[in-house]
Amino acid sequence: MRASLIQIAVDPDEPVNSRRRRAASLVREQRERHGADLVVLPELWPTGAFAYTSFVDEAEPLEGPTYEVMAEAAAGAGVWLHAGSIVERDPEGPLYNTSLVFSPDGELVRAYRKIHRFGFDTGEAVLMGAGEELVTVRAADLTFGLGTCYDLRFPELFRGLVDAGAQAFLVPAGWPARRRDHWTLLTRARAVENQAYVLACGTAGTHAGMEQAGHSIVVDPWGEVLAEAGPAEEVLTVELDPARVAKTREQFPALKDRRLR
Ligand SMILES: NC(=O)CC(=O)C(=O)O
Repeated sequence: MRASLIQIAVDPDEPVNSRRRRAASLVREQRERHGADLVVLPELWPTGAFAYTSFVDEAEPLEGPTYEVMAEAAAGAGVWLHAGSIVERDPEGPLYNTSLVFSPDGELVRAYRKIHRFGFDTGEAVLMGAGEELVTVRAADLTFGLGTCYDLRFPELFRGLVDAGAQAFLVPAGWPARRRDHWTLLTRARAVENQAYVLACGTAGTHAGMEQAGHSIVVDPWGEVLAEAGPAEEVLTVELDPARVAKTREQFPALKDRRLR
């Protein structure tokens, strides 16, 4: 399976609709030029993960404008698409930071509401509700577990996803440049301890005064970095192989030695 991570720049001068169209065209390009089977976008790329003041105005229903553009992009390109996350307005509840995964025929197969909200007593933590459901998705020949950004700091979530069958994790993020060392450590740690691929796709640019780390990264089940972006807008393309997960788990069977469940 070939996967492309689109580290799109979130520039406050670019209107949200223009970024949506640009993202859709980048999705199609990954299929046409690089033969991608799976394309991944980052966290809250329509608004920017730290643009808290715009969350209420830019919130959209699950099947809102980002959903429509991304469903069409997935179907048009014929790819699995993790369309990053949106500020979801639940008509009967609060806002959520919700990731959308589409099949190659443009159907929404799973949505994941970020479980761990970032911001302590500001931002997401007060503006949004917390997701409660662990989500996995079978796409082509791999089972992916979903997490979002700050979730990376909570290893029990990823272990729960492994228990649910995950061989790889898809982690859209809006990670700030000032904590880039944590990003690299955490993505590699989640890969090593779970003997699973980690595909972590961040944003580039600066919004709400927060410089983004970029540095999207793909780590293999042994903890080796297969690809890493720089700080600017960039696309990474990597090959994923379920046999690599199986081989790592067989040859170094640490997951079998667990004693606390
Ligand atoms: N923005 C996030 O969700 C997480 C983050 O910034 C962190 O350091 O953790």
